This record gives sequence, C-alpha cells and structure tokens, in this order.
Amino acid sequence: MVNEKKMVGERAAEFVSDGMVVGLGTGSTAYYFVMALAKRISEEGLKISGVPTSLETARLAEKNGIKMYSVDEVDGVDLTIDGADEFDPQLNGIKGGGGALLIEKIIASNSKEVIWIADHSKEVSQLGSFPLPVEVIREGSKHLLAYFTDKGYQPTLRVNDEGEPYLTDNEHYIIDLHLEGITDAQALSEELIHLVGVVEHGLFLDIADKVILAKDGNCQIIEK
Ligand SMILES: O=C(CO)[C@H](O)[C@H](O)COP(=O)(O)O
Repeated sequence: MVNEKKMVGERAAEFVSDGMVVGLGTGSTAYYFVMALAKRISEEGLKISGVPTSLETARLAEKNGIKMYSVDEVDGVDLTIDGADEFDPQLNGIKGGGGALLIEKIIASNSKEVIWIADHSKEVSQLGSFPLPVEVIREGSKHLLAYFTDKGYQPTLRVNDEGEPYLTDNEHYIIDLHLEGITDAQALSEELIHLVGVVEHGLFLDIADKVILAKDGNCQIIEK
C-alpha cells in the first residue's frame, strides 16, 4: 500500500532551495518531510536553516543534523512545510491535532510561503469534522469549558495517555471543540481569539499558499 504521508513529505522536500530558512512542521506527515530534507542535506550538501514548530520536531531535526534556530533568531522564514488535519477548497484549514498549533501559527504567519502536505483523508468540502483545538491558559479553563458547553460547541479538555490534562510546549491546556461543520470560520475565529484566556485556536485561515495532496497514488499540487 502507498504510504501517502511519506510520498507528500518527500515531494515537499524538493521545494526547498539552498540558503533558505525553512519552517519545519509537526506531526506524522511532517516527519517524512524532515527526514527527506535531512537526506538532501547529507547527500547533496544543501544548506538551510530550520525553524522547528515544536519540541518534537526540534528533537527529530537535531538527531538528523539539521541546523536550527528559533523564529526570533531569524529575520523571517522563506518557506514553511507543515501537515494539516483538514483543508477546504479555499485552502483554509484546521491544525493542532498534534498540539503544536501556537508555534505553528506564529511560524506560518512569519513565512513568505506556506505549503501543507496531506494524505487524501485531509481534503474536505467544509471544515469542522475534525475537532477544533483551542489552546488556553490553564487558569480559568474550567470557565471557558462552561462557556463552550453553553454555546453548544461540545468541548473536551484534551488529556494525555495517563489521563492527565495534556500540556502544550508552552504549558497551556487544549480544549477540543466538536462542531460537526463550521459554517462561518471567520466569525468563529474572531469569537475564539477574543475570549480572555484563549491563547490561539486551530483555524488557519488564509495562511496556506499550496497543498501537496496525495490522491490516487500521485501528488497533486493545489494552489490558492
Ligand atoms: O497541526 C498539526 C500538529 O499540531 C499537524 O500538522 C496535524 O495534526 C497533522 O498531523 P499528521 O500529519 O500526523 O496527520
């Protein structure tokens, strides 16, 4: 069976050129991109600076010999390649299934170009089947949960394998909203970002420039 995540991850590494500052995404698809990039560095002598979107990716990149910097150590990012949980025909998406949405959004927002890499299951006609992650300050999270329940957003506090609240790299909680279809993503984004205690949310609107999608055994490039 075709490994779609590997296929798009490897294809994405071809978009990187010598001298670029590259945002390194997080997740099981981005894993293959980081590995393919590391291969180009060791085999072709490609010189790049990596900006990891999570501690997990930083560990992977370091183990594989990629030079790394934080987003504040560079003037800007040329290209960020990251996974997505869902994307729609306008290339708006939901991210944060892996919990790295905050730094992913900061790095993407400071990138000249953003490419998402996706297996075929990530393409949707309308966002919202995938639970929408909202990163929140721990203090007051109980009240945000109550607010989201009142709004009918069916919130759940994300937990780790031990059943304890999941902590992001920045030591916040994540509340996942089970919306079953988002009709006005822009309005929801505005509502969420203005709630006190919300640090960031997983709606990535007007951020991606291209998606490399695995479809019918091939890589399809979708441009905005
Ligand atoms: O947003 C993310 C992490 O915060 C990931 O990019 C997203 O969850 C997709 O992950 P995967 O490639 O493992 O399906």
